[in-house]
Amino acid sequence: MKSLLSIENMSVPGRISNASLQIFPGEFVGLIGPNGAGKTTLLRAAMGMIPASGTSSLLAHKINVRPRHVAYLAQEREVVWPISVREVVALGRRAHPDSGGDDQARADAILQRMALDDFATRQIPDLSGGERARVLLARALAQGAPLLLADEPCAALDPIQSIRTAKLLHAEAGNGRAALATLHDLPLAARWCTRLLVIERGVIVADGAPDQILTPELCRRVFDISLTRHGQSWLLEE
Ligand SMILES: Nc1ncnc2c1ncn2[C@@H]1O[C@H](COP(=O)(O)OP(=O)(O)OP(=O)(O)O)[C@@H](O)[C@H]1O
Repeated sequence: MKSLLSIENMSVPGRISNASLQIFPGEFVGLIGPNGAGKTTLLRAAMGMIPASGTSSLLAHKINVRPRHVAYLAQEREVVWPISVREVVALGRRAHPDSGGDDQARADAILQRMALDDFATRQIPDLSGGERARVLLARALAQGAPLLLADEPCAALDPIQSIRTAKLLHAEAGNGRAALATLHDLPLAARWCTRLLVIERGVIVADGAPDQILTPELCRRVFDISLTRHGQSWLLEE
């Protein structure tokens, strides 16, 4: 199967070292690691947003067509333009300038799927932080790209919205797309991600199914926590 993202030996001095990974259709990959480990740096370097050595397959796509191949949700959620939620989500459709005019309908479908239709006519600066985060994820999904790189898509979301977001990305993977998302909620990541990448001090130290890599030793060493599995759920303790 052809990968949607292939990163080889990517380094950003002092921030990430020799990172290599591949993401395939059907995967919802959680990128986990402590604060400052290099998660955002890795996503931004993969997108070509910061200088890095090594290679990212995304950079093979010319910049004007890259949004058809990858959508990016930035960690910063500030939007200052006084435009409506409906218009913001439709901006994602700019990735397809020749799509034939059903862009607003597609954007509205995403709003409905994410239960954001009640917000459609609100001005984006007037939303709460969590509401705005969900709208910006809707904008990224409206691009219809096969791959989503999402920097903390569940940050600022309440518990039920976090679960719904994780399930949404899991369902997108089930539809043959893929997502690579940084996540701090380890029980959520363990429950919904098909695979986890653990980054510690700029180095990818584990890559595999949650069950296999979230050993007591790794959780204690990397995160200084205890994470134990109970059926489908995971319990996080000090
Ligand atoms: N613009 C920058 N210039 C120099 N160093 C930076 C810059 N941005 C981040 N760093 C450093 O690079 C390292 C990795 O930061 P990064 O933001 O990638 O971490 P992260 O894993 O995403 O953290 P968090 O969980 O806190 O969001 C940190 O030591 C950070 O201080």
